[in-house]
Order: sequence, then structure tokens, then C-alpha cells
Amino acid sequence: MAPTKQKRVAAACDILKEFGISKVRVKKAIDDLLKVYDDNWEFIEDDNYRVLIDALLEGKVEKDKLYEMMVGGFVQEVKSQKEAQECDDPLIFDIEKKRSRPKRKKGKVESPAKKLKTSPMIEKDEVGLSSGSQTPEDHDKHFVKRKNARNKKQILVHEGSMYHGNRSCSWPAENSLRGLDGLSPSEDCETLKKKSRADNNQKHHRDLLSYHMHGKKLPFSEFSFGKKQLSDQTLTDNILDFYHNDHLHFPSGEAYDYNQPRDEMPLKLMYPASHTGNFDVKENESRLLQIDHSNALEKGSHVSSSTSQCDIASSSNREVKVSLIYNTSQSDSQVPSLDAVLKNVEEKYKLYKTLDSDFSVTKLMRDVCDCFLAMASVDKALEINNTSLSKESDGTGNSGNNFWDNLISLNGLISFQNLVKIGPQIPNLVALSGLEGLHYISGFRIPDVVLTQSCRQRRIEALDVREFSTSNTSIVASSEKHCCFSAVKCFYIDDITREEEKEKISLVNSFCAEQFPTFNYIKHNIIYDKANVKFALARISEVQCCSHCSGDCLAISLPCECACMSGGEFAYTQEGLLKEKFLEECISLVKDLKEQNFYCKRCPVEMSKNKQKVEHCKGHLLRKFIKECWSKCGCNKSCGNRVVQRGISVKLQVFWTPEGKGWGIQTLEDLPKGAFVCEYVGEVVTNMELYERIVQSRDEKKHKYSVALDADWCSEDIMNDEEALCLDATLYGNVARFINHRCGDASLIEIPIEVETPNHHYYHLALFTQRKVSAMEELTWDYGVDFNDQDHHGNAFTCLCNSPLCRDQRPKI
Ligand SMILES: C[S@@+](CC[C@H](N)C(=O)[O-])C[C@H]1O[C@@H](n2cnc3c(N)ncnc32)[C@H](O)[C@@H]1O
Repeated sequence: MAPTKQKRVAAACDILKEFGISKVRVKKAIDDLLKVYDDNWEFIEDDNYRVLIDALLEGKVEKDKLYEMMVGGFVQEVKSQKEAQECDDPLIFDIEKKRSRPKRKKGKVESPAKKLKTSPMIEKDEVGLSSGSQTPEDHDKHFVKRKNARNKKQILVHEGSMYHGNRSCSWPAENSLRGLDGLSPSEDCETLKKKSRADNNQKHHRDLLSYHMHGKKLPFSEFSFGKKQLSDQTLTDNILDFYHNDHLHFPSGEAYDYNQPRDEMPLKLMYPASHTGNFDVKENESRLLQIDHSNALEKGSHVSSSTSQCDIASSSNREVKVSLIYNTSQSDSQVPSLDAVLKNVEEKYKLYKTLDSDFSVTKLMRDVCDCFLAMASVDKALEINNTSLSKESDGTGNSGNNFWDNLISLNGLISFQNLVKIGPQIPNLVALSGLEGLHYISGFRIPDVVLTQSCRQRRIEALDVREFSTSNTSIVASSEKHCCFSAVKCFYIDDITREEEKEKISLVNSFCAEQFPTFNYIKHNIIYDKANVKFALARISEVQCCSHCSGDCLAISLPCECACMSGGEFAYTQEGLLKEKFLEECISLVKDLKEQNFYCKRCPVEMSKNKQKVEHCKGHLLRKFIKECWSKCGCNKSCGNRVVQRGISVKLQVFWTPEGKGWGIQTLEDLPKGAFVCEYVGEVVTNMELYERIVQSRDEKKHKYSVALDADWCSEDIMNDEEALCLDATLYGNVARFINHRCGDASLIEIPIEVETPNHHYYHLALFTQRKVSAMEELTWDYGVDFNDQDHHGNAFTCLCNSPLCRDQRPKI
């Protein structure tokens, strides 16, 4: 028998009590939901009361809507809405932190902060604050644009000119009625209900709820502040001007197209370089927004102040003046650091990824003030009293970036005024990539950076700048127009591994229009069914592993059984680097290709091409193997003889090479000699299979991502096809597929690693540094190509490695 309503309500109240939500609120929300879902409890209880928690958070959203109404002159209406007061619950911050959310799909623009803080699209349209004089036709256009934008966006991408930024028409919030896939703006509550029931989709439930809560249409109203004040639209235009700057053109001459949906740079809030100089908004203009928080604050028991007020004004150069009066009369009063407040708000806008079409400066600044007040009630980090205030201020009012310079404390009232400048947030690593990197950086208040001709030098300097500037959050772009001369289109992906790897691997292209390469990122090799690779632990004999060991094999000087298979010594140091001696031996083996090559009697590569008339072997490199400890060994997972199997731990970035080699990879940190960089991961296939794939694809260029696992082919006279294997990273691979070739003095060397089985047919191909490598340097590897041999597999490209040891003496095309 199903539990009674009373029991179900009690269970929900018990759980939400943990988050500090009162029974009354939970019961009310449940009643609302039961009405919406026709008494269907499953929807409410599903996913740990997800819908219910969302409903309670929607209350917060409702509050924001009411604030909008206050600003628009609907104060009376606000006061009459009990809900607005109830929802002003600072503990909602805690809920966001505590409740677990299912993993979201990459690229989806949904943020807890957004749900928490902003009104959904429908609400904005109804209140009419955001879009100024938007017509219904405009809405429809936006609808289509947003849809396009969303369809286009598959993974998290920032695209556009660094200086322009690009204001997109983003797909609205998930809980917006208009945000539903396949739902036209005219679809009603009944349609939503049907959808919601039919697919049991949480998003549809939330949309339905949103409709329920915000469903009644309010008239469109012009947003004005009365008297002769700057309109919100003007302020918004100031910001948008920055993003849309129509004076600028892309280097190609292509004019910036406002109507194209584009992805957006998140916002950066910062202190203007000089905050005293040019803020010339007149007194009456500066009283742009006045929010009296007193009512709301009294209701929130955790907010210690009883009075607060903020005024916001904006100048034409995107500086926004915030002034806030805050009552600290109560003893437990805490004032948060403004850095923390701005960061918090930035994070919120970062999560959006795109600026909503309802974006306005007022909204942004209100977020700043809301965030300040919310944090003031919970932030215990900074104890403000008269003494600490006077210490912080040097009395001159000139100390630059300290928000609290203008803070006055009088009779328990703290009042401060300052400027916050709004610009786009540029991910650090984008700002550092490519030749233009320094331009981005030099554009804003780093006066002592000297532009040099050498690309590498520039990059190193850029890196220094990064170190310098990260102390004050992240690098920001200049809003000054004079630095826009070098505007370049930049394509950026935050993490191509889609969280497969421990470390994110970003991708950047600031040179050309080439975008994301099509392949599927995999962290481990995938074995094709015909490839003879078997890892059954039962098949591994005691002598093929160190089953008698315990703890860390490296802690004992005597080599374990695994080390014995790597030439009688551990190949790794305690720090996880390759031992100098081992590395030097590996290097010397590949140094003189001709001397060290071995030739198969019947080469599997040639056999795969033509079984009847097998061509002579083109030669293979001799290599030293490493056997790492593994599951059947007695040692711990943290044993020092397990390096490659732990995966990538260095910071890498895929970038578009300016020399014409296509994509390449660079390290974002200095690397010592002998450091493991990455494994070459792909599909483990037979040579026959690879050959068939090449023939079938009819585009040999597509199959430039294969490597033969040929290190042991010398030991066999004739091998069966299924034993001679190779890695094909064309469709499935990891970051190593982007490593370019360099003749003679490459930074990486490949070393065969045996993990699961020591039979030498199948092994992992790991890439280690063979010398120190500086941050931002391209990582290369000598493929061992013989460019003079026309028939050598893999010599299809003209070598552009630029090395003094380049073996490709053919004229460069
Ligand atoms: C394993 S892929 C490396 C990643 C590749 N650059 C890309 O864009 O995906 C190998 C291919 O990169 C290009 N390449 C690698 N090293 C090169 C070099 N030194 N000069 C010119 N092209 C190179 C060649 O097209 C080669 O077939």
C-alpha cells in the first residue's frame, strides 16, 4: 500500500529540514506541485526530491522577479506578495551547495546560480524590463536564433573575437517555457503537462512548474527610472557596444554580423585602473537604482543588518558606480571582501556561458548587491570594525584597487562607493596562446610588457604576465578601443577530453577558421576484435609479475620481477621520472636510424598491402621496454613502478600551429627531462584492418594517425596478422594524436610500456620528455620517417619541422 500523504509530506520535510527549510514552506511547495502534477507523487519524490527542491528555489527566482517589479515601480504589488518575503532565505545558498545534482551534459547552459538568481526568460518578457522595446516579431527571431545557437553548440566553446567578444542570443534558461525543445512559444500549459508526463523528463517538469509559477502574463512595460536619468537600455547598450563593437572588422575584412548567433565570453568585473578619474555621471543621473533591502532583510533571520541601500550608476565607458549603505549595528556583522563578491557574481555569469538577451547592467549590479548582502550574512572571513577599516585605508584615497578605499563607517552604518568596470572574461590560456597572446595581455594595465619579435619570447613573457596577473583573479581584456588593432578570431574549447582525463586539455586556434577536429576522445586503447590481445589475469604466470611484493616496489633497492623484465633495473625514479641512464639508452637507440633499424623477413605492414607479392621491409626501430607493475602484482596501486597507467598529469593544450602542420600540442608548464607526458591511445587493430580502412576511406590523409606496435617484430620470423598490431587514432584516440613530427631534436621520445602482459606483441606506447621542455613549447616526436624513401609508410607529408636536423631535403611545396 502506498504511504499516506501525511507520511510522504513528513518524509520530505525531514529531508529538507537538513537544508534549513521550514515545514511550512515545504508543505506549501508540495501542495503547489500536487496541483500541477495531478496528485502524482512520483514526480515530486523522484531524484531525491529534485523537483521539490527546484520548486523551493523557484521561490527565490520569484523573488528576483519581484525585485524587478519594484524597480519598475510595482512596489505596492511586491508588498502584497507574501511569497517574495518568504523566499528571501539566505540558506538557499546552502541548499545549492549541499544538494547533489546529476552530471550535466557538456555544453548545456544551465547553472545552479542562474536558477537561483535570475528570472527565467518568460518572466523577463512578461515584466518587460530587459528587452526594452522588443516586439513579438523580435521574440520570434530570437527564438529561432537561440535554437540555431544551441544546435550549433555541442561542447563548451568560446568563439569570437577576443576584443569584440560576441553577444549571442542565447538559448534561454532551462526552466523557461520558451527553452523547451520543440515547443513553440505559443504552446500552453496543457501541452507542457502532456510532455512532462509522456517523457518523464525532469526539464519538462521544471518548465511546467515554471509556467505554473510565472504563468500569468504581465504587460510589456518600458523600463524607465523617471526624471532625466540614464535608461537601463542605455546602460545595456554601453555594455553591448563593447561586445558588438561595430567599428571593428575581422582581419579578413569580414564585417561583424550582429544577427549571427554566437557564443559569449563570460563577464569580468574589475576595478578600473584609475577609479577616481573619469566618472562624470551627474548627481541626479547617479541615483539610477535604489533598492531598499530593509523589508527583505528583516525577514531573513541570518542577515544581521536591518538597513541597506544601494545606488548604481554607469558612465559611458562601462564603469559602474556602486554605492551601498549597510547597517553594521549588530555585533556579529560581517562585511565580505569585494573581491569575493565580484568573483561570485563573475562565476555566475561564467556559468551562463552566454549572456541572456535579458542582460542589463542594472540586473548585473543588482546581482552584485544581492550577492554582497547575502555574503555579508554568511561570510565570517573578514571582521570589519573601525580599527581594521582605518588600517586598510591609507587616507589618500589613491590606493588604486581597493574597493574599501571609499568605505566610510559612521555610527554603525557602513557606506561605500566605488567603480566596477565590466568587460569580457578571457580564459587565461586563450590569452596566452598564439602570437597574439601578448596583445591581449598588453592591452590592459600591464604597462611594462615589451613586445618582442620572437614568438617564443613573447609566449614566455606572456606566461610571466599570467603569473603576475593571476594574483588578481584572471586576465581580463582591455576595453580600450586603441588596443583592438590586433583583433583575431579565436576558437577555444575548454576540455577536449570531456573530463576523461584528470587534467583538462584545452584547444585553441587563434590563427584560422579551422575548428574542432572530428574524433572521439578515449583515455584507454580499444581493442578491435580480430587483434590478438588477451589480458586474462589467470594467463599471467607468477614470473610475469611481482606477486610477492608489497607496498611500493621502488622503496626496496632490489628490483622486483617486473623491473627485471625492464632490463634488471627500475626505469623510474622516486619522483616518477625516467632514470637518466635508462633514458639515455633509449635515446641512443633511436639516434642513428640507419644503424639501429631492424628489418623483418616478411614485414606485417607489407604483407597487409599485398599478400601475394610481399615487398621488402622498410625497417623498424629497436626499442627498450618498460614493464610496469599491475593488478596481479603484490604492490600497492601507488607503487612507483606504475607511471603510465596513472594517465596524464601534465597540463597540455592543443593549438593550431602557425607553420602549417595543422594541430599540435604544447605544454602549459615547464617539464623536466624524463617526464611522462601521455600515452598514444587509439584502436588496437591488425595491420590488415588498418590497410582496409585506408583503402575504404579513399583519403589517405585521413589516416595519418596510425602507429605500428612493431618494437618486437624483430624477434619473430613470420608473424600472424592478428599478432602484428598497430594503433589507429583516426576516429578514436587521445591527445597524442595531435603530436607533430620533428626530425632529430624532438622533445619527446616514445617508449614501449608493458602493463597487463609482458608478451611484447601488445604494449602501450608512452611519450616521455627527452630533455627539459619550457612552458608553451610545442611537444614533438620523431616519427622515424625516412623522407628519402618514397615508399616509406607515413612520409606523405612535406616536413615543416624547421629543425636544423631536418631529414626532408625535398623542396617544400
Ligand atoms: C599524428 S598527426 C599530427 C596532428 C596533425 N597535425 C593534426 O592536425 O591533426 C600527423 C600528421 O600531422 C602532420 N604533420 C606532423 N608533423 C609534421 C611536420 N613536421 N611537418 C608537416 N606536417 C606535419 C602531417 O600531416 C602528418 O601526417
